[in-house]
Amino acid sequence: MATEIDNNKITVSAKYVTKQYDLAEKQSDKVKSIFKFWSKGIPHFWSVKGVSFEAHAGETIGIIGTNGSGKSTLLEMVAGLIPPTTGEMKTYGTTSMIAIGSGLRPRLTGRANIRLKSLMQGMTEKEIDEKMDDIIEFSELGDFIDQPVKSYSSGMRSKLGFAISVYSDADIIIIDEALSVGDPTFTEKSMERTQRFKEEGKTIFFVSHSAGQVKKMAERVIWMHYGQIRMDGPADEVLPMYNAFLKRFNQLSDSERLAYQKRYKDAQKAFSLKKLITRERNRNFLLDINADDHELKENIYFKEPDERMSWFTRIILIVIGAFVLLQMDMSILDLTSKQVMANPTSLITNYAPSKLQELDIKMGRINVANKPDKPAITAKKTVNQYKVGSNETLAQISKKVNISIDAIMGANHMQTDEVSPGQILILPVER
Ligand SMILES: Nc1ncnc2c1ncn2[C@@H]1O[C@H](COP(=O)(O)OP(=O)(O)OP(=O)(O)O)[C@@H](O)[C@H]1O
Repeated sequence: MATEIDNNKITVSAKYVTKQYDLAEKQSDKVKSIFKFWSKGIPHFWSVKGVSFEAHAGETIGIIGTNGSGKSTLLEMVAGLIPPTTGEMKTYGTTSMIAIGSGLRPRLTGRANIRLKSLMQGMTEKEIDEKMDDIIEFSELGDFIDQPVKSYSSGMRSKLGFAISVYSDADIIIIDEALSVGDPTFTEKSMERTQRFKEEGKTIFFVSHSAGQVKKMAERVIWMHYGQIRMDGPADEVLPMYNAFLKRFNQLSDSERLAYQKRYKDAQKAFSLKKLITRERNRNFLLDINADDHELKENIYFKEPDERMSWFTRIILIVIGAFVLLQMDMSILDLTSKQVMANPTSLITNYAPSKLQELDIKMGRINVANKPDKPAITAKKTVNQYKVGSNETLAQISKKVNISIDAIMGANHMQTDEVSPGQILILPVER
């Protein structure tokens, strides 16, 4: 029974979506850049520079553009495989992406991949068992289905990916170049199947370098140009414009072509959200749209909660860290905030050797016999120490620990043999 399709139903809504990549060569450069608070850090590249569009149920949208224009990046965000840097990407329904080998595990067999990817797309074991034979038949892989995917050609991988998606029953299907590598019969069959998806009310995004395939499949075309939408409209309007551009582009000399590409790539590096705001304001002005400026900024700066640590958070953490260190320092040196305010250098100069000794004792690094009648001193580390008891003289201590008075005085830089109760004496290892 044919079901009524609501062609006005929005299935994908993208609002000022951007994708920024770091141009750090090594992972370690990224780590280093975190600590370079004063420098600009690693350079960035904006693969997608503020893209907005809506897609509807039963719509097949062709995505075209030269190499590196951002088609795959945009569609990976639609599929939820990567998050946008800023902006909002909303999808209503399940998504399935078919790209050459996307989501396939090379070491698993074709059959195991069918099971895994179908499970990930929400199918139950029972549903998979029921559909397994149909999927294998659609894939035309025959006995190869029990071979590891790493032994497949790109065409075979594409067939497997396509067959899994055909039976995944997703609401939004993304086909990224997957039909460019198969044989013509398989491509024909897949294109027919894709038309049926459309009749079932699914939304299809179709990326291809073949203008013929796009023309056949899609009534609407989005032309991506260096991270931006250059045109979005009926296929019979966009495709001729794109073809005319390609013709002009291909007529350029090598150096002209390189200069053209460099100009756009440099703009992708220099892009910023501020520039996006200016661009949108200008567009609204030209189109005489009375947009709310505050709302525009909020939409453009929109970030999912899993954003990276902001500068504000970093500064707060630095302040908290410094405060904790200060408190620890003051507690170690027994200083009050008043004393520190009056003499800030005391935080450093009060680290006298005796204070460090006390710290060692406090932290249990050194055990001191605090009862004079206790036998000699224990030391966990290398230094032996002795805490002078009340009424004890250096002569008595010398006898007790069996170290000469001179040696004790020498180790403690003492001018006289006077000692006071509670004083910590270092005991040279003389015994
Ligand atoms: N992970 C990444 N890190 C850095 N840059 C990336 C990354 N992924 C993509 N890019 C860059 O983003 C830009 C867009 O790439 P994308 O693959 O989306 O383009 P495309 O239009 O799909 O290209 P093609 O037609 O060649 O498949 C390119 O300049 C690419 O180098």
